[in-house]
Amino acid sequence: MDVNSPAAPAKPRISVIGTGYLGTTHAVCMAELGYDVIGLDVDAAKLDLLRAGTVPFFEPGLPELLTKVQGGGRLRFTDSYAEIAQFADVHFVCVGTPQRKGELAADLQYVEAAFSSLAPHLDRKVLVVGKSTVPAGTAVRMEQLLASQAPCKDVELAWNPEFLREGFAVQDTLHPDRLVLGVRTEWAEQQLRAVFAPMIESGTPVVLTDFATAELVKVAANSFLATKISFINAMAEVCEATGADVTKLAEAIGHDARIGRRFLNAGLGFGGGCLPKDIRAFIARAQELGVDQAVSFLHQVDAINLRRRARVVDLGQELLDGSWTDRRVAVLGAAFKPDSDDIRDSPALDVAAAIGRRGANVLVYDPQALDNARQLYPDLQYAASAEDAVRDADLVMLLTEWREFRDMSPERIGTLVRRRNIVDGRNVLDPAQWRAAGWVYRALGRQ
Ligand SMILES: NC(=O)C1=CN([C@@H]2O[C@H](COP(=O)(O)OP(=O)(O)OC[C@H]3O[C@@H](n4cnc5c(N)ncnc54)[C@H](O)[C@@H]3O)[C@@H](O)[C@H]2O)C=CC1
Ligand SMILES: O=C(O)[C@H]1O[C@H](OP(=O)(O)OP(=O)(O)OC[C@H]2O[C@@H](n3ccc(=O)[nH]c3=O)[C@H](O)[C@@H]2O)[C@H](O)[C@@H](O)[C@@H]1O
Repeated sequence: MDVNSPAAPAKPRISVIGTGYLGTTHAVCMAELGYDVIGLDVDAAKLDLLRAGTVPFFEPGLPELLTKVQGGGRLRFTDSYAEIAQFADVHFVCVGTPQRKGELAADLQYVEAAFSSLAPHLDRKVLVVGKSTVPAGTAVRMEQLLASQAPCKDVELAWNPEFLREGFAVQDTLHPDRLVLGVRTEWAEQQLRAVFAPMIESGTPVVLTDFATAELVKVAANSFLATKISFINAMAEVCEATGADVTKLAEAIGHDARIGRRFLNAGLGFGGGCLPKDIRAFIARAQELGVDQAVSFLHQVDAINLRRRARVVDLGQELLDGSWTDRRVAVLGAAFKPDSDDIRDSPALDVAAAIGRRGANVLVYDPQALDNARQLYPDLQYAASAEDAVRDADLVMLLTEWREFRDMSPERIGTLVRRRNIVDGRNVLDPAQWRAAGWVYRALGRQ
């Protein structure tokens, strides 16, 4: 260890840059662990909500925790980089890395802006920690940026990718499966070990590594998860051709501990702000690195995933005797998955928009995502409840598996619709029960 470096402070002060899904969760959980935290964002409306104690998105358990840590005075919010630079010993960068418009690659402008805004204010030795998901090679560039733009030449960088799932964000942050610490020096390692001490002491494994590996671990993990989903959806395509049942197939192969049952739910496939854009950014980065063949299978993973959306549209059309024109269709679900209001690359809304374009009267309902859906898809119609959505429908399409949809009574819903047609886009309903109640039931990967 560099003897001239300050030791890790017993209780480092923390800033979190970018208070979206990841940053807000991280800031609140760091405060819950007892740290003094400032969250910074460039979105004034978001900051106003957070200051008023409102989480700007749906995430179970997070509002209660925000109220608790704000009440305890451990978390505040600002738009001032000067303020966080003066305050914090450790800065976590959590800004977005969306897909670039019309390209596969990640848009790194927000990461670059965050580092460029912070660097000129860093006049003492601190640790900047990248948490955003980035293409391999970004950390080295950000390290150079800090070296050239920070007045203090001892500022250090670490990369610490995040693996939380929306809907389980608090649990995943406070009790992660592992911590990946991409560091250059022992000093940076000690700082991070100090911050994450509560997790490490309770047994969370630490994987200590370099920048490139830390960056790659994240995209590799998401690529593996996406591949697992597309694998089972590829099997669903084969099941459809053979009359086999993909839910039984998943159950059977999942009993093999080497395969495992998790992430083998066949259906409409993956969406969200991460898996789709991360596999595409990985393909783009691999091309730049000259190793595109190594990840060329990810093109198939993406293609299989998108084919499921087309297949759901075909299934619906078959139930409507070949025509969508003026048919009333209830779409249940708008979020990319249950327990989230996130509609980024939502398979459900993609399908709803596609059948709307084909002439159907689509009525969408979601327990949490309607406000977001209205903004992105203003041409769709929205219902205030599941019952309102299905009233007089010719077809019901269950596209996001919220608990309230899984628990629907086929008899009760049957009294509201015009025709008892249902497409179960997530394989969560009991076909026998729905058929017994007089429904024509269709699903992906099973008869
Ligand atoms: N959402 C998730 O569950 C997870 C996300 N990630 C990664 O974390 C990163 C952030 O993702 P989300 O939180 O979902 O995105 P988000 O879009 O919800 O949040 C990003 C935030 O950064 C803010 N921002 C943009 N430019 C800024 C700047 N120059 N300075 C300060 N703030 C700025 C935006 O206003 C926004 O509030 C991405 O790289 C994502 O891949 C990783 C694991 C989980
Ligand atoms: O990088 C990220 O942001 C995060 O991306 C995913 O988390 P998340 O997008 O919140 O959601 P998942 O639970 O992974 O689901 C992703 C999509 O896959 C779909 N899915 C999931 C599982 C499955 O068996 N089948 C399936 O179609 C879901 O419906 C959803 O659309 C990863 O699971 C997290 O570990 C990661 O941190």
